[in-house]
Amino acid sequence: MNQEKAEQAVRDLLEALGEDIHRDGLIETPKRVATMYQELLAGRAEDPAIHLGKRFPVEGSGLLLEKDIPFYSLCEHHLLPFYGTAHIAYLPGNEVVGLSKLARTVETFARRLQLQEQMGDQIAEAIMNELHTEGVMVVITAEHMCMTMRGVKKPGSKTTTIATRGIFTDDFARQGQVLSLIGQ
Ligand SMILES: Nc1nc2c(ncn2[C@@H]2O[C@H](COP(=O)(O)OP(=O)(O)OP(=O)(O)O)[C@@H](O)[C@H]2O)c(=O)[nH]1
Ligand SMILES: [Zn+2]
Repeated sequence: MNQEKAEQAVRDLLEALGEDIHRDGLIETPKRVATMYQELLAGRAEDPAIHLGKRFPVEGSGLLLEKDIPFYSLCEHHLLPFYGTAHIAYLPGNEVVGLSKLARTVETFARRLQLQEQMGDQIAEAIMNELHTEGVMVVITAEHMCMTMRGVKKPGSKTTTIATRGIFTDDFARQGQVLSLIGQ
């Protein structure tokens, strides 16, 4: 990210909105906002393989579900937050990954300008490719601030998306098993 350009863009936006950019409260705002976006969008520079590359051998592991992984992302249409929980289920082959790496993978894809569907799909794709698993299912439930604080203004409305790869694809019984575990 170009910090200087981002700061100037925030200054321009504030001016366009009719603000006095020289008043005390706003003097450091362009710098703060540019730094904030650097943090919120840090996932763009991350390769998920960094997290998923370190694996441990296992024999005969059954289904693994890591649920209720909280995340914050930014919707690419309005640059407003959407936030909620991601749940990742996968059926290992003969390797597993450290549990924290699943949450790190969520962070990698949440910290970008996103669509919820795309974020789930990217997480599923990364796990499928890196872990050589038999199948993966990513369920995300989130509240979109562009749906709640502006526009149609429906506070409390939630969006759930499901992304699948491998054995979960088109197997509604397996998907149902994961959904019921998430609900417990
Ligand atoms: N499918 C999907 N839509 C999203 C997501 N985040 C925001 N949106 C929607 O993106 C759409 C953008 O619609 P537009 O008509 O281009 O923009 P808008 O005039 O601001 O739309 P309103 O929100 O209806 O006021 C809206 O319907 C949002 O609810 C997402 O993650 N996935
Ligand atoms: Zn939006």
